Amino acid sequence: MPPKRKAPAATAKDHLDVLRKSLQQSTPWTSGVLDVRGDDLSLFYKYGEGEREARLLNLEDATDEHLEELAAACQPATFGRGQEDVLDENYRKAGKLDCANFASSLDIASLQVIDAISPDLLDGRDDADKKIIRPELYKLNVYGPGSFFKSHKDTPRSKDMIGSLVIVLPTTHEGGELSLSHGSESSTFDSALDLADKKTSIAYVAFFSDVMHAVEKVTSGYRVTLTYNLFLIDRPDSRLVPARQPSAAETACEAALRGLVADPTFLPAGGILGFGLTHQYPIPRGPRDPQTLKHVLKILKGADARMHGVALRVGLETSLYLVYDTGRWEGNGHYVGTSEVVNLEGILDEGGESVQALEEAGEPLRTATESESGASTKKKAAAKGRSKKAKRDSSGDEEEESEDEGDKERTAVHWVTKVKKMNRAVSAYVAMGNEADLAHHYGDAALFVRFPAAADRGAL
Ligand SMILES: O=C(O)CCC(=O)C(=O)O
Ligand SMILES: [Fe+2]
Repeated sequence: MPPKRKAPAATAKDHLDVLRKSLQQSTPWTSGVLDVRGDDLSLFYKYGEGEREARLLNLEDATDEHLEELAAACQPATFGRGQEDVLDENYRKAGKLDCANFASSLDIASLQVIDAISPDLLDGRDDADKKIIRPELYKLNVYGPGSFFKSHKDTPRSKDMIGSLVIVLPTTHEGGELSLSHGSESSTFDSALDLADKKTSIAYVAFFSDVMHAVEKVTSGYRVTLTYNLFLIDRPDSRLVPARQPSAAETACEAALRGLVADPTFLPAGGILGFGLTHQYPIPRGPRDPQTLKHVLKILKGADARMHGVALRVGLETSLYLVYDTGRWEGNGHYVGTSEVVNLEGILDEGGESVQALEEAGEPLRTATESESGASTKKKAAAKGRSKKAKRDSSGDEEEESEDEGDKERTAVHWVTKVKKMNRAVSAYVAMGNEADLAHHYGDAALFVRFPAAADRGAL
């Protein structure tokens, strides 16, 4: 028998690669087709001038003439631009009915659409068995020939809104595909194709609020949709729910994080594993915004939720921080983490006072050196069991990279994924002693997972 070779132990770099990869395996949308009964496809809608007038339409066998009547009963659909609702048919050409003006016999609860979409939208959340998605009917939309809706994100209607659900009813149409994109991922939901020749089915698609989407031009027929806002709420706790099965990506993520915790060369003196968020959230935009960062931790989505949940399970402290780059030029590796937007109003920045105020308001941070990030295995033995204090006391020649004296006081951050600018808060200060010259520091929200010193990780 050949001698048994021991498999080489995974390095910190291997663990970090797995971690990064597991974060990419997340779907910000989910779709499908469900069979319904003919009886589920009745639509009553307000029609004509009279207060009490309505019409009935069965969508199972609606003719173009019937659908044209429905389209005529609609108002032109507006959309949110900044703080305003605007009507601009170059951007959105469609008809809408508000909830007060129609009733559909489709019972979304008994259709179990929410059961179908929940595993994907709750994937990764540690508290998935304590939460449910509540759909709230929002509008009925009619896209007749030539209708479309250009690329946009749906405006969150409250702080607990996580996404949107669109149900496409089975009226014959061509075109009107929904194009979806998020980060580097994109997809097309072609309901006309999904519903071709299906008279008693509906097609559905659900996506997180920060997914960009557009309805392509309808080239023939009528595309009729019901849209719902999706809220994340606490599950009433009177029910027994079977334990959640973690996904393969989540299992891999947890194993990688445990591997890093067990590796004494990784952040030997302790520090932070930093994750740029992959989704957009309602973060406070400035010091006066009543939104809080704390609330965002409760509504994390997809890969962000997974990372947070896994870190909690491993026993690591997590927080959502704003990261301010305090360098005189971008990216010198010095920044500050704060748990709220720093108020710099009234600060005259003649001698770097704004940076000083930031440094005082939060936790001074620096990018972890390569040796702390497990790039070198030379120091393995030396690092073993070394506490933060011991490291500070140790002679300089033990370090591979030269560090500024001040760097020792800054918490080391190893970035797993880069911070993006999509969750950005602004702190304004006076740059030139003149109110007209307001300058800004930007804080970008990131998820922090805190590592104790290697010597103190035994209990995890
Ligand atoms: O009809 C669709 O597929 C999506 C419509 C939409 O994006 C919206 O109503 O905000
Ligand atoms: Fe939309």
